[in-house]
Amino acid sequence: MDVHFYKYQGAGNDFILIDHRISPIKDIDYESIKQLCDRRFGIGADGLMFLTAHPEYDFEMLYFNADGRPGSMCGNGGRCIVAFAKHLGIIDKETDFLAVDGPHYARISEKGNWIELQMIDLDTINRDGKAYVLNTGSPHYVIQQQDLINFDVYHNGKTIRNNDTYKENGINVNFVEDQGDHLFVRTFERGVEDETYACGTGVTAAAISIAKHKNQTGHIQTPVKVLGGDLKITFDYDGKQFTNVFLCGPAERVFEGEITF
Ligand SMILES: N[C@H](CCC[C@H](N)C(=O)O)C(=O)O
Repeated sequence: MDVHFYKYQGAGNDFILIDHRISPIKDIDYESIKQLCDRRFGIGADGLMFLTAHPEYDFEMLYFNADGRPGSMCGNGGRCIVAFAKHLGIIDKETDFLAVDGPHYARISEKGNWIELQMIDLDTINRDGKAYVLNTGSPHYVIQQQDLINFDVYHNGKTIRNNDTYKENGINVNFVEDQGDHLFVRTFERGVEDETYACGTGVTAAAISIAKHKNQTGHIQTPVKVLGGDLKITFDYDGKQFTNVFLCGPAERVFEGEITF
């Protein structure tokens, strides 16, 4: 049996997308997802998503990490599935869709490849030593790191993700360097268990943590550089709650093909 798939990437965070509404296969087991996401034995991706129909929303996003397990919210995946929904003709310039952390609004730029995705509001930020720990749809640990380009993100990220505090549930570990007019962020992702080229919920967590660190309030716009490109985070902070949080960046269709089961 053949299942049609699409490959998308958003700032180098890459995903396999399947239109569940027409897929002859309705469930893919964890092992098969892991194999499809494998960069040597499969298509290669940081995660796999199903776009499925929903009675109250334009569509629903079902997200799996590269290890085959259902993930929490994926911000770049969310932007990619919005581009996918547009490609399929389900939506035009705006959408309200459902993901694992609740409803999301998103808008698509005129040129079509720049997606602005609204993320959940946030009011709780915890500390773990010098790090900030917060949930932007996925759990994130954010710590500042100088000379980040030369830093060993894989080994340091892996150590934090697997320490006694986070071992059981896991956490995504973000290292951030304030470079003046923008942040530079590198992320070790749970569920991929490796550094990825970008993590949307992670850069959102980084921008929020730095604003908190600097006691900034009002409407805040933060350009962010990641290994796979440029993203932008915008939000409002009144000193208590982070609202109108938007993750903005590119999302592109790379190729499509058939998976034979
Ligand atoms: N790449 C994602 C995060 C995926 C979430 C996953 N790593 C987890 O914690 O389940 C993003 O752009 O936000």
